[in-house]
Amino acid sequence: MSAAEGPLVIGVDSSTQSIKALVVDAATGHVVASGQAPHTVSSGAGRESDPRQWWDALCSALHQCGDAAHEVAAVSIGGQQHGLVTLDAQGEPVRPALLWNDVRSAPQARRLVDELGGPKAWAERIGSVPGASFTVTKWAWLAEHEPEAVRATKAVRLPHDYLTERLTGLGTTDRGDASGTGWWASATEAYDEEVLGHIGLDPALLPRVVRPGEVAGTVRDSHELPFSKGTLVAPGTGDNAAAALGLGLLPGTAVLSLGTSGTVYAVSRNRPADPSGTVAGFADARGDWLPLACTLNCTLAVDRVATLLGLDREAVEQGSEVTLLPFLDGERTPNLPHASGLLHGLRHDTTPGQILQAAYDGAVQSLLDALDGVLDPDADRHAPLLLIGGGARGRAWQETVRRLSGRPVQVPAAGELAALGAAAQAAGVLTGEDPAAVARRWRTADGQVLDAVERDEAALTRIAGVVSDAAPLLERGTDTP
Ligand SMILES: Nc1ncnc2c1ncn2[C@@H]1O[C@H](COP(=O)(O)OP(=O)(O)O)[C@@H](O)[C@H]1O
Ligand SMILES: O=C(CO)[C@@H](O)[C@H](O)COP(=O)(O)O
Repeated sequence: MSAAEGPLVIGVDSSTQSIKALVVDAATGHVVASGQAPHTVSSGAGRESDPRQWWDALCSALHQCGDAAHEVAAVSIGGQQHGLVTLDAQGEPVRPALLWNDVRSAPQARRLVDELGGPKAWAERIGSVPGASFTVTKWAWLAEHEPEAVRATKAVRLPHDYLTERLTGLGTTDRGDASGTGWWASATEAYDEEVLGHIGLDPALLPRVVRPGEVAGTVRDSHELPFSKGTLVAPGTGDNAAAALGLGLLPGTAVLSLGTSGTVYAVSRNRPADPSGTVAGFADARGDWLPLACTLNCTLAVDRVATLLGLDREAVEQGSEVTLLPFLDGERTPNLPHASGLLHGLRHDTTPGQILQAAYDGAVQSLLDALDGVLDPDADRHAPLLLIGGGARGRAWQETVRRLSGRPVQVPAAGELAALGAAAQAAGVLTGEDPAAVARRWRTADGQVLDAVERDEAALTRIAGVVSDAAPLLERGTDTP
């Protein structure tokens, strides 16, 4: 038996590159055991993953947690948002999942926005103007390119739904993750029959939306898992909503997450509706809202630039006016799905380290440009930014955010905030507590605060100028005009 003060819970984050599982003492927030296992994403034109790999990675991560995993009383799964999981009548994937960073559905996104009333109507009704990341556009792409896969599909799920269902045997989701589909309307907090009818998706194929705090089900018999049959399963949610829970986030505080995606978000009591499409009007996992902007190119893109230059990721140098837009995968914020990376301002004396710094600057500028839009008008614009995700551990990321934001930056000592948020949600279904209050009790956001430095307005203006001047190139990508 463990020496924990309270019952043990497990929180899982099934993000783009890996699964992370934390066994947490629900009384104290102490992480008793942890496990992590990678899964793969396809390269080339699309971005796809086999959901069965997520399950295998989950089993592996849970087994790494050792004996503690056998003692847990509740479990919750957070996962990468938006991915389209199509299942056949036996619950097996019809094809690999289409992921959030797959931009092939950009034409379908444009068409759907036009056909259903334009950006303002989408923002007011659904909460977001769907870009290529949204599940609704992926279903439309599949219907056009692989109609046989659509015909074979008997259930449609998001990544966290898929894993939760394999635990419980029940098709469930939550409002946080449902709000990233494009077929769940934030105005009514329900599936939108008109959108579903328009794309030919039968609502009967969708999971039930479990209410915050409700139990999604219990663990059914599985010899692959360390849990006892009957262990409680919480609703789970999307990874950003999970991290918001994990930070015990209150309105007015902005989060910058540096992972495969870059995201900037805050909790709000007001339902967002941004007709520009920059800010997605997601629901959070509690009953509030999570206005959020997301970039496709963050840590992986900057690491790739470092590799191309033959440099360590920390080997940055200041002092040049070179600009690098790291849009290696196309981009979502700004909305340039066909863009590729762009380097401008190269001189004889530009050093590799300065080019690397320019890649960090380009990645961070896109996020900071959207920061104001995710905050309520009365939020304190000088309060510390919370920096999380794998990149938050890197000095170059921390310093870049500090210099380009001009704000203090707080780096929580706890890693894996999305998995911690899932653990807080699991604790919440056990005790009846608000999961964000659980996380605040666990003091998960505590960490070093880096003081504000003067904001580098010149760099921000220069980068925004290059994005604007290069618009025709960035819009058409590498195709010959
Ligand atoms: N010490 C570090 N310094 C900078 N970047 C790091 C560090 N450790 C991990 N990373 C970056 O974090 C990324 C993974 O972040 P993570 O938030 O786990 O991603 P995801 O949740 O999308 O799978 C990797 O791509 C890597 O570039
Ligand atoms: O698409 C979004 C948010 O809208 C991404 O943030 C995904 O949810 C993937 O997250 P990470 O794997 O980068 O954490």
